[in-house]
Amino acid sequence: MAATYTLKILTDFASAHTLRDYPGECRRMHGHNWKLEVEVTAQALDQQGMAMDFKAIKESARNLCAQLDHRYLNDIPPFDQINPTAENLAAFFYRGLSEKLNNERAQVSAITLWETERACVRYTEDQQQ
Ligand SMILES: Nc1nc2c(c(=O)[nH]1)N=C([C@H](O)[C@H](O)COP(=O)(O)OP(=O)(O)OP(=O)(O)O)CN2
Ligand SMILES: [Zn+2]
Repeated sequence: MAATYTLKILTDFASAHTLRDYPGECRRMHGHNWKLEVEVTAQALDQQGMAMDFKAIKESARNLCAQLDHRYLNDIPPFDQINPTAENLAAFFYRGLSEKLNNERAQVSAITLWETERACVRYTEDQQQ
């Protein structure tokens, strides 16, 4: 029977944004305390019995969050070109963390980004075999 280990860490950052072309009050500048969940999936463990060290996942996630923390997102590439929606931010984290963390055993498998306490997006991509 094949085993799957899905690890999840949680971190956060605070930043402001405006939604361009949005037909409502979110087109005005406002801020969020974003919560970021990073999931990493593996089918096997290393010699220590880990799919990936939680510390490594947290460090990479915190480093990427630091680029956005206490900033105006619309000033920061690629959000100077594309809207800083929860969807676009989740894809940004997925790609950035995949580059840093993926290895033969374990890969970033989902990003969940909470924009408010009541609304989040969960982003995944088809895994390449
Ligand atoms: N699909 C998306 N919808 C919305 C996004 C988004 O990124 N993706 N973003 C916003 C705004 O940024 C807004 O700040 C969030 O609004 P909302 O979820 O409505 O938050 P509120 O707390 O103000 O809403 P309540 O109705 O009080 O829950 C909008 N939509
Ligand atoms: Zn917002």
